Amino acid sequence: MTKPLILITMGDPSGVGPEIIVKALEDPSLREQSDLLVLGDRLAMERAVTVCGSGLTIVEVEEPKQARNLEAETLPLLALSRLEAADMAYGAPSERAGDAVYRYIRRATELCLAGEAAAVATAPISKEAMNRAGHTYHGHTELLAELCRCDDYVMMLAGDILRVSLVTIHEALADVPGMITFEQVLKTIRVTATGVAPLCGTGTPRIAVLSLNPHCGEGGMFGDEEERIIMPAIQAAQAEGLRVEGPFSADTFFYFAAKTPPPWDAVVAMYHDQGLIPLKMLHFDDGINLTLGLPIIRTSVDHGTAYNLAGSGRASAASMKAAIRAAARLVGSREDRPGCRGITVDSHTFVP
Ligand SMILES: NC(=O)c1ccc[n+]([C@@H]2O[C@H](COP(=O)([O-])OP(=O)(O)OC[C@H]3O[C@@H](n4cnc5c(N)ncnc54)[C@H](O)[C@@H]3O)[C@@H](O)[C@H]2O)c1
Ligand SMILES: N[C@H](C(=O)O)C(O)COP(=O)(O)O
Repeated sequence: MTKPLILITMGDPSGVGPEIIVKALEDPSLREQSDLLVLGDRLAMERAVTVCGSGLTIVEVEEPKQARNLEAETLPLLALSRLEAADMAYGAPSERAGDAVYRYIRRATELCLAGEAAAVATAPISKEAMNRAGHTYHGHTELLAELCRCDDYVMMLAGDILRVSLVTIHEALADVPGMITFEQVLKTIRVTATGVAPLCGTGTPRIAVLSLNPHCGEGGMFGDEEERIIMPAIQAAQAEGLRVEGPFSADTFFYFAAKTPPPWDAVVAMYHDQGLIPLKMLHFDDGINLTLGLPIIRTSVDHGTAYNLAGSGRASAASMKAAIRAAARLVGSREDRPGCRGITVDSHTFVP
């Protein structure tokens, strides 16, 4: 049986991306599941091989099919940039690198859309560097959505116990309240329900929705978004047959959500830190990032460029491995329907 080809975008060369990729590719169990191909830069990957004291040999390919069935001791690379040392000093994001990372992501998306690869797992980028290079996206998520011409996408971070999706993603906190609309909350619930369904076995997924304000607004004393927007969106989702509850006060919610077995299959949080602080506290090692709603399979690490560790060889590759494993699993059970929305998997867990 042909193994799926999983693309891995190298991410920011000034961060830990290249190192965690090298460490992940050294794990033979990943290579048993999938063929892997790194989209990135030769000098950056050579440096990472040295930093990690790795025995992997970089094998440059011209096209994805050449990455098939290579020896486990190789690191297959589609080189899409020719960066110089000055472009990738550790901890110092550069415009040239910001432009290069954009090109890795773009080519990976094109290859997945064309059916030349089965999925993409992305290593961390500096959003600032990509934007300084003129690619004005808040992150991978928005770039991927644009390349896939997808409006209904949702960021979800997932571990064994918690899965959290976000109504607003990378936004200034001051802008968040204005972005909490009925349509946006309902869309996030819908895409979460579709995307998470195959992750949680049989039945309709149980989804919890958080409040925006302390104590759900305390009857309007601390805000009325719960009554005006969030509750009506929950009711609309319930009328569509979705199993949705809330809004729950966020302060106490995660204590109960993290019980075993978890009472909910997914949690819809109103903003980035509301959902990702508890998620990363519990799942920094095994967590992954998923983009739900895309026509391609995209997974990612749950951490950033970790500039303080770049070049040390000490960064953990656990999340990178989990992201690659999850991508392979998603491919294995994906429904074969053109332009499919959402993702399907055959297991409820993403253990690295
Ligand atoms: N998927 C992505 O591309 C992605 C995700 C998150 C953050 N970022 C970007 O990364 C940059 C830095 O963000 P940040 O400082 O908020 O978060 P960060 O995750 O880079 O670092 C936070 C802390 O976690 C540690 N850490 C991160 N990854 C680790 C690993 N693999 N092993 C051990 N420790 C690790 C760091 O050393 C640091 O102490 C920002 O530009 C941000 O936008 C990118
Ligand atoms: N919010 C994510 C995290 O904290 O892990 C993240 O920054 C990734 O964003 P993109 O996947 O859109 O780059």
